[in-house]
Amino acid sequence: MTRATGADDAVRDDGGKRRGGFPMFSAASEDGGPHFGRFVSAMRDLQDLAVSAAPDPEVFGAAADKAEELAAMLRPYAAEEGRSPANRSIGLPGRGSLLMLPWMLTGLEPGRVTAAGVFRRYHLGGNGAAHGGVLPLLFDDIFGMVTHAQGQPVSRTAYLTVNYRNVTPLEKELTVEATVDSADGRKTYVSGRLWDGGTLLADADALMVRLQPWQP
Ligand SMILES: CCCCC/C=C\C/C=C\C/C=C\C/C=C\CCCC(=O)SCCNC(=O)CCNC(=O)[C@H](O)C(C)(C)COP(=O)(O)OP(=O)(O)OC[C@H]1O[C@@H](n2cnc3c(N)ncnc32)[C@H](O)[C@@H]1OP(=O)(O)O
Repeated sequence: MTRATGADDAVRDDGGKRRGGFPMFSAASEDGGPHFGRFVSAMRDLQDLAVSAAPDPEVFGAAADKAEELAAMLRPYAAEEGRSPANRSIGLPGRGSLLMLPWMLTGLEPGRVTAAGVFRRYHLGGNGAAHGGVLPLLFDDIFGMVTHAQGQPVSRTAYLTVNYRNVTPLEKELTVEATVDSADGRKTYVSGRLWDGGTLLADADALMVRLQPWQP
């Protein structure tokens, strides 16, 4: 495995606020406080129910009232990127972001990152299997992490290819690994594999390109 070099030449001195084209985001302290994890967990339950509930029609009216009330409660606190604990709470599944899959890192070292978790009802594609679109989301995120762990923290995905080998079940603990296969200047070639026990569900490969200091 070739190690990437030269990451520091992408670092822009901007009062420590930016690195390459990216702002410098820090992890959320205490994963957003004592209630944030429970809040995100409840919201994930709601996501599952929003795509699966089939109540009498008036129940949706009552649910909409409560959803609008909750949105009105939080709207005054909407903050710019990098301020919310969502996506920055490394102790929570999916770093506390509803966009991310509710998975947890199980290993992080230069050249290799592993994670485990389940796809839920929210991620249903058809006939009990996960939607094909959520697998690239999983791979893209873990590819970002393995590239970061390799010392290329300001890289973006140039391409990502997924091979679907077997249907991906819901509500079953699965594992994923990402590795750095090679590196060439700004380019980091990565690959990943999604497993159900010993069954390979999908594999993927991608090119991550380190941003120039002026690139967003
Ligand atoms: C964890 C929370 C705690 C707190 C947070 C703290 C820290 C964060 C920690 C971890 C973060 C982890 C993950 C999160 C971060 C990111 C992960 C997500 C990544 C994404 O999800 S990001 C969104 C999707 N992504 C885009 O939005 C990219 C749009 N795009 C572009 O921005 C440009 O397109 C770019 C920059 C990619 C390249 O543009 P460019 O102009 O700089 O590059 P250029 O053309 O010079 O190419 C340079 C060399 O790459 C080759 N090359 C380029 N593209 C190629 C292709 N498609 N196929 C084959 N080769 C290709 C060329 O052939 C050349 O090769 P050569 O040098 O050999 O000639």
